[in-house]
Amino acid sequence: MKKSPLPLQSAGGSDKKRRQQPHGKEALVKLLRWHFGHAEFRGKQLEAIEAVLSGRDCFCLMPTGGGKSMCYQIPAMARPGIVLVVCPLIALMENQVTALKEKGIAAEYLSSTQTSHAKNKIHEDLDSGKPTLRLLYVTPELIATAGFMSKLTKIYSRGLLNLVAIDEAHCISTWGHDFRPSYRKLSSLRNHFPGIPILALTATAVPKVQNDVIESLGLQRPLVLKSSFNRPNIYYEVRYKDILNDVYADLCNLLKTSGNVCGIIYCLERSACDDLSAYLSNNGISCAAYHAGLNDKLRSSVLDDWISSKTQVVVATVAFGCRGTCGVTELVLSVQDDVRIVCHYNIPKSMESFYQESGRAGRDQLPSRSVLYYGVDDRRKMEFILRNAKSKKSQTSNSQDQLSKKSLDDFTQMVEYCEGSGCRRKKILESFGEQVPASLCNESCDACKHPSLVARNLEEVTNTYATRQRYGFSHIMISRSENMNCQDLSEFWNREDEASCSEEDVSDSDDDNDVVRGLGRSKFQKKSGLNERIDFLQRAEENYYRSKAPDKQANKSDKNAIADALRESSKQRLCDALKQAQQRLVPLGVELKSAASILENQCYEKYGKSGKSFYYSQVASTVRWLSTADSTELTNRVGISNPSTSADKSKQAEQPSPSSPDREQVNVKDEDRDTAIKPQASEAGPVIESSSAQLPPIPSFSDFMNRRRGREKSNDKTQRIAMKNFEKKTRLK
Ligand SMILES: Nc1ncnc2c1ncn2[C@@H]1O[C@H](COP(=O)(O)OP(=O)(O)OP(=O)(O)O)[C@@H](O)[C@H]1O
Ligand SMILES: [Mg+2]
Repeated sequence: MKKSPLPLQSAGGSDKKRRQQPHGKEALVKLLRWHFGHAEFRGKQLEAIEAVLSGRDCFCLMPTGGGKSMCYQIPAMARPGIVLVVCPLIALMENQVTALKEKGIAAEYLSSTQTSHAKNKIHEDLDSGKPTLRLLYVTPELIATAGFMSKLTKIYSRGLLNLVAIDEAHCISTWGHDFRPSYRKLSSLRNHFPGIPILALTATAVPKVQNDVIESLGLQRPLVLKSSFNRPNIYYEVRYKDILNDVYADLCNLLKTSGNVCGIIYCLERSACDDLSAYLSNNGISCAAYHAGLNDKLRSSVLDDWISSKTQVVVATVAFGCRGTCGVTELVLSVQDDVRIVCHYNIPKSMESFYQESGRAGRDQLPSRSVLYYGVDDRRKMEFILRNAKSKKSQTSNSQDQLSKKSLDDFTQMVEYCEGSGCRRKKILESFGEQVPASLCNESCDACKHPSLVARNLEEVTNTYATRQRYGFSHIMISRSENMNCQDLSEFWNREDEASCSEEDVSDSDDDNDVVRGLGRSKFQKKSGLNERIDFLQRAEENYYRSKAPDKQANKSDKNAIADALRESSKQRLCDALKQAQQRLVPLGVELKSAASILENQCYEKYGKSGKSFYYSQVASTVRWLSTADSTELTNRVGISNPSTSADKSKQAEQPSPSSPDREQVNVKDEDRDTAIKPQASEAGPVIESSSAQLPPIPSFSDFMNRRRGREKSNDKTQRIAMKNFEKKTRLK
């Protein structure tokens, strides 16, 4: 829609004259209504606009979706000349420029991605006596170039530079969560363009970052406007992975019950994105994975589909920063206003990150939801990443040490958000230095709305941790783990084989990749007694069968290739497991060999995606699943109709209740996901002579864990003995 300019805009004259022009509230509201269709200014928008129109520097802190853009878009409409907007991402610039153009506002952006024809047109306009442009978006890198700086200086000296707006200004601070070195170059702007107001905008600045931003940009007597960080339209909730039967199913159900709404799920690892996205798709949710592992074309089509509502949910890696083309996810995802639900599948690294990411929900101010899935294993993984990031860079550098300590302190706030029983909203706001009464929440977080349920959950989580610790089932601890060492964390990313430490499985962050590379280099071989047992048992099973695999002689240069012989032995293994299932159940009415082939094929189909270790794990998980599946589940999975289903049912009534198919499917996934990021131990091992070799029965590990919980009081001693025996047996074998 093209609009004719409002009379207010046409005022020309000297710079001084223009600055003296009255911009009363009424006139500015008119501009807001005329150009943007909004009835009134929000929060501190008007104050910010009036400040910059009067020529004053301004630091503007507004929550995500608070309407910061309006603070420089209205001044651009209020007088002729150019508003220069510095923006960290091309995608964001593109998005804003397109939206402004649709409103008939003359806006452009300059970036390396444009054709020289497009760039030339913009430069011609800038060089003309009367530029038509109102808003020019640029990257901080462009500002740093001598050529663009001299162009800007010319525009300034012709009195055509109205305002310099620096969006996402926290990127200038090394204390911020998105530090971007090129933002440092913006510090020269204040001296270069005296008299031109600079407007710094951010949503995520803790006091230290705020001061750093103001100082780094050299803002002079700025008007500091801080809005509350409160996002009253977001309902906050934490769900506890460690007490949920099935996290994937819970998440799927949550999305289904939320209706056909636009959502984002943040994961720490790419493999988790792919896996979760596949699960949700298979369960009827329209969704797609979005991470730096996709090629540009696919990534932009995923984003387009999501923005145009063709896809309901995007499962994205967490952005750890906005360097280069990596780590941009979080900001790119900010283009959508009507996101109704944001889920964190893993705990974020800081309250700032959490606030920014969860804040992608409800930018249109309508009721929305943030759900964080918290698991203690995730917490430990993140602690390890943060701690390792320190040692990676410089163990001797004080500042680096401080930075890492800060990261861990920041993370502690996040842990307290999850592990505490008090109001979530209050915790968020307090972490940004805002003291608010708990009544502010108005029951819009789970802790305020369902306090007894949250208390019960926390108690259950605590008990689960305590039990696990007692029996060495996990490394889980509820207390802060300041003194934890790397050895404690050795279960993350199996550290025995650096060659298999896949970068594909980590998030987009440069830092993360470095950390994982570091992990790959680490040799955390020592076991910490009981605490390693669960992990050991799981891997013992995998290693046993891997050592039996006849692909030892396979071409070493193609470590990931799966030899036919290996496939055959896997089929045999599955066939044996099917036989055992047949003994447990009534005759299945399926041809065992073809059923084994179907199951093996299902495992093989997924192998291409994640490598051989994934295939091993798939087969092992399927064997485990076969040890508990009932005949209906079995026939459903192998896709053969079973004439004896009703007979089975009566037999099943006498059997101990098997796990539900969903649960088992998810267990398979959980295990695979873990295994997929774990390098495997030595490839060497005896070759199976004959595919009909007798293989020992495999206990269902997850089943064992679940049953153990129920029987722990009466059975704990017996189970410990059983575990020891199993461990011994496995070693012997
Ligand atoms: N005064 C207003 N009245 C109603 N809606 C508004 C107003 N100002 C801005 N908005 C709308 O609010 C939404 C968010 O605005 P904007 O993108 O500027 O937020 P932001 O503060 O920059 O958020 P972020 O930190 O995520 O970048 C947009 O849809 C915008 O049109
Ligand atoms: Mg913005």
